[in-house]
Amino acid sequence: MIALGSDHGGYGLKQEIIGYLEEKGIEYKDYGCYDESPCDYPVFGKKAAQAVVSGECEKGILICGTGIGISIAANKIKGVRAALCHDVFSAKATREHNDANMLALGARVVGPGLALMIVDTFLNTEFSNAERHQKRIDMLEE
Ligand SMILES: O=C(CO)[C@H](O)[C@H](O)COP(=O)(O)O
Repeated sequence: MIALGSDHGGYGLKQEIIGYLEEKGIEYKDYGCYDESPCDYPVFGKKAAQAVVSGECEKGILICGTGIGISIAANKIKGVRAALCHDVFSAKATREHNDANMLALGARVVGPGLALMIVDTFLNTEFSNAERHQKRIDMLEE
């Protein structure tokens, strides 16, 4: 189950991502927002982040205008490792090295084509399990 969260700036791209998830048969839960009315990204970043740390969802995707505010919000929740990625290399590396459990995207930064490639890479790349990376992740948790 993938947790989704966005503000109004990310709402449109979130609909594209929902289309991708449905096409791939990947289950998701949308924690809002639910239309393009102006709203506040900390609310939806927190809700989606809590769904990931509670175990209700295994990963999450966050979208606001830049991806920055909503990733900052999610990273306030202990256990969240939200990575803001606007290229495929970073999406792959953050799974392999950081075991990132949330991806953040800026809908005003990247178009839907690139965004969906980033989502696909993030969801299909496993953590490397390398000892050096695990040690550093443990340090983050402490
Ligand atoms: O990117 C964002 C936060 O990092 C927001 O989506 C952005 O700040 C919203 O701006 P506005 O209220 O002017 O639409």
